[in-house]
Amino acid sequence: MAFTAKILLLGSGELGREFAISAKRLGAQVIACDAYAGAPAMQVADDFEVFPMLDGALLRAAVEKHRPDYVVPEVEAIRTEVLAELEAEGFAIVPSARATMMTMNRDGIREVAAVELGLRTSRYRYAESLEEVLAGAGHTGLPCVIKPVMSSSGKGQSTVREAGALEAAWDYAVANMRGDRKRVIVEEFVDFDYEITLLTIRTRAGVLFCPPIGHRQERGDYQESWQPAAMSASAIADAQDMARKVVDDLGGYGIFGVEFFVKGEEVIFSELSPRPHDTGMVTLISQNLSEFDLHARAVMGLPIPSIALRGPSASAVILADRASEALSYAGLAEALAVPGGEVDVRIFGKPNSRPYRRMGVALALASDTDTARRVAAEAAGAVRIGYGD
Ligand SMILES: Nc1ncnc2c1ncn2[C@@H]1O[C@H](COP(=O)(O)OP(=O)(O)OP(=O)(O)O)[C@@H](O)[C@H]1O
Ligand SMILES: NCC(=O)N[C@@H]1O[C@H](COP(=O)([O-])[O-])[C@@H](O)[C@H]1O
Ligand SMILES: [Mg+2]
Repeated sequence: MAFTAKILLLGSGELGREFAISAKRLGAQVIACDAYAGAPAMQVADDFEVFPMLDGALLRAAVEKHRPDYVVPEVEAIRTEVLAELEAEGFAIVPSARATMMTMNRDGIREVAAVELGLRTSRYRYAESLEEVLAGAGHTGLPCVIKPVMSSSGKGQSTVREAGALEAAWDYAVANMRGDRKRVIVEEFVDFDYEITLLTIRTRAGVLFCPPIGHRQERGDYQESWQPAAMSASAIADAQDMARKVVDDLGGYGIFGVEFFVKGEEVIFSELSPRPHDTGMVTLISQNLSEFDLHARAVMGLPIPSIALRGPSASAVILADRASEALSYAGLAEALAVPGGEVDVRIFGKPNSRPYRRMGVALALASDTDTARRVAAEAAGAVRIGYGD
């Protein structure tokens, strides 16, 4: 078989699966890697490898075995020092080894944004012990948000409103962190009006932006997103300016999900992913090219002549509520028949569930974002997960 490019995908969840589909449509060969078999992207890839991506030796072995044209990380938790070595040896790491190293841990990207680039962020301190957490909260004030420096989708995150709860928040963060660094960030709680993801694409022909995506989070994890987010032209310009600075600093080609809090006209940088963003799944219905298509084109050096919004759109997550290895789904027909807009659904096909695990997403395009949100939420609610009991 002949392919246009060989891609080694590090992380094979729902975002990786859509990326694999986009890359395969452009003729790429995709080898999907993750720590468990049957991961969503593995179901559509040409080949797969199962190993923990924090294991540097196994990571190197997979790259040397397949010798890909592009190594495309899909999760934060990867032995990024090995990616840096591989880049030095001539492998193309997407978007760059520096981007993956700086964003694997929250302290890395926070230092780049707040210290090196001088972007506006929340007040923050790092802590490696309960004493340092208490001191950090003294610096930020209460309420504050405590997060492991290595985690995603809100894992180990809590908002602390009174000093008595700081110890429990520290214990919770340490118990739910990824990796081996017992370190948290203590952040000032930002009482924002709304928050957005600005999908920013760094290409060989310059930096491109998608219309801002609004989203709502619970437990630090995304519940629904919509596009376009209502935002003033000057606030969009501020966010674009900050996003451009960060992606130019991190370097390489690909899509970045740059997260901001907005209060009035003030735009505050939060964090970013140097890869497709979960809230960006709305682009599967909202744009001519989804965030996965855009990433595939930017990675493979293909042109992006225009990014067009098809219409106001929304996504709503389908979450499991308990653990099971005997999953089934019902209600797809009802979901796809929800009136009021164009509806679509993605079921990720994860082999097992746990409480709050994201198992699918409903997508809607409608006359306005409020209607799209309502339709997407109704469609997500119509999908019923069976747990085999
Ligand atoms: N300092 C803060 N003030 C107010 N809310 C916050 C703060 N930090 C985080 N949050 C809330 O928690 C959500 C998740 O935080 P953050 O994006 O830092 O975590 P994450 O685990 O990296 O999530 P993901 O991987 O899904 O992007 C934010 O989108 C926001 O809603
Ligand atoms: N916020 C980051 C994010 O949404 N990442 C997405 O979730 C998957 C892990 O899901 P799992 O925990 O259900 O295996 C990742 O592989 C990625 O697709
Ligand atoms: Mg986030």
